Amino acid sequence: MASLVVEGVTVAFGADLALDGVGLTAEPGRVTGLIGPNGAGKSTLFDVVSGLRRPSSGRVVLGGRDVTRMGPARRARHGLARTFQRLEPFGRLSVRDNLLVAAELGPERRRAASAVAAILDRLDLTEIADSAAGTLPTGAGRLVEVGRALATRPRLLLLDEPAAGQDGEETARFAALLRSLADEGTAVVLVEHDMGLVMGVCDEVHVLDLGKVIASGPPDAIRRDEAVLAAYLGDA
Ligand SMILES: Nc1ncnc2c1ncn2[C@@H]1O[C@H](COP(=O)(O)OP(=O)(O)OP(=O)(O)O)[C@@H](O)[C@H]1O
Repeated sequence: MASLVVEGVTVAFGADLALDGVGLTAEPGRVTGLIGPNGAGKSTLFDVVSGLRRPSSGRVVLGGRDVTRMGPARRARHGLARTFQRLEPFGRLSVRDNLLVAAELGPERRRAASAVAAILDRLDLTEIADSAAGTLPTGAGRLVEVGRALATRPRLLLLDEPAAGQDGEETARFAALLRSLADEGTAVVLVEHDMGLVMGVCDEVHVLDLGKVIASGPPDAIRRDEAVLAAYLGDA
């Protein structure tokens, strides 16, 4: 069963449609890319899926359950976690405590400390676990956000530009992490402008332009898709 089904989702800001009848799916065990030029509607779609914004029409189905009318906290309890484009750590808390806050709300709460230690290790954050999260460079800060999302043990993980501010080596390690999360059965949805990362790691890619899905398919097909090329060249 798909982890996420989005059907006919429309969001209007005044007279402008940020999303116009968007439909897509994300499957467990796969990394699904969501790309598109600036302003295409990617973050707005994440807001709709995570329950921060109500669509004017359409449905969001998580793991077979229609959650369109459900608030963000309940969706999180149904296995959804996300990160944000703008870093929003608990800045004065340590890296470890940022993850503990999340773990203590989720299914790992009885073994939160050891679950967090394992995630810190997996993300190479153990050395800076006692640093205040607000003092970190962007690349490490993004990993803390990912770690906080993982601490809730999500079945569906939405990542909004997680590689922005990461150097080449960090991005390569991040790609391996996404692959291993998918291999464990997580449905990963990746919004990202780093096309090398998207094309290298995604099993399937959906392309948004001006609020509409203009193409869906494996990276090879997306790379050659004329509507996609036109959307990106038009953006240049
Ligand atoms: N709160 C808001 N009020 C009015 N318009 C908004 C609001 N949020 C987004 N928009 C508009 O909706 C459209 C989609 O924006 P969104 O941020 O979802 O795009 P995006 O694909 O995530 O862009 P980027 O790659 O630049 O982050 C844009 O035209 C944007 O200006």
